Amino acid sequence: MDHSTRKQKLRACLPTIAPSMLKCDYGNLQAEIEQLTRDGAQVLHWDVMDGHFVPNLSYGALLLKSLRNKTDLFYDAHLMISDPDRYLDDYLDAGCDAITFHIEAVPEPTALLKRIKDAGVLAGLSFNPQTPVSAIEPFFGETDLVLLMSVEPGFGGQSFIESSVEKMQQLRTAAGLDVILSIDGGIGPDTLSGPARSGADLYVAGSSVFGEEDYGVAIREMETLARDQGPTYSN
Ligand SMILES: O=C(CO)[C@@H](O)[C@H](O)COP(=O)(O)O
Ligand SMILES: [Fe+2]
Repeated sequence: MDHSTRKQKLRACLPTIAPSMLKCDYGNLQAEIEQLTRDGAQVLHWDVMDGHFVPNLSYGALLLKSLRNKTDLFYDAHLMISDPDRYLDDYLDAGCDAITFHIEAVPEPTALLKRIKDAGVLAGLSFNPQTPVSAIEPFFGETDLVLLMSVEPGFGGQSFIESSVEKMQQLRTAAGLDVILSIDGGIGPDTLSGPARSGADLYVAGSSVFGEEDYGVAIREMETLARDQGPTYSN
């Protein structure tokens, strides 16, 4: 799939909930993906942690690759690693549709964003709660997606940082409508409306999906809130 087809595929889903696979049952990964598919998920968010950029370890490209031929869902990789440039080829080879890395890990991201896009994959830039919008503003023209962290990266199940609502508003104003805006951390039915009204497109949700008995009910409830309160889409 080329870059523009991938972008259309993601845009056609918006607004949507991307279940964070950090919070799924690792002993039943394939079954979890099949369940999410039946429950209407369209995007899988893969949190890759190296125990260095963040104080936690999760999984890597081999695991993503081994599940790639089990699903057609959009693969959204969130690399919380210190040296994404070194490992990029592994994530391209794993079949990711979007690859997001952190500005705190790569302060000069232009070349890496280009490598990702040249491979036909959507390029994303993420930033931590303490990093201002102004730090990523120079790169809006080079990214397909910006991911705003609404918790400190490293763990699921943390509380949503309320100032992220105002930050999302600043981000939308600065980025315009061309960049897809994602929000990640502490998102659930009680916290989603603020970022929706501020202009978020894509909502990463771990605990609020996998902590529920029925993933489909959780996803639909949040997607309804996102549609009712968020930006209007022509798709
Ligand atoms: O990137 C991260 C954490 O670093 C996230 O994707 C979380 O895994 C989301 O989990 P919840 O906050 O929704 O439980
Ligand atoms: Fe994430």
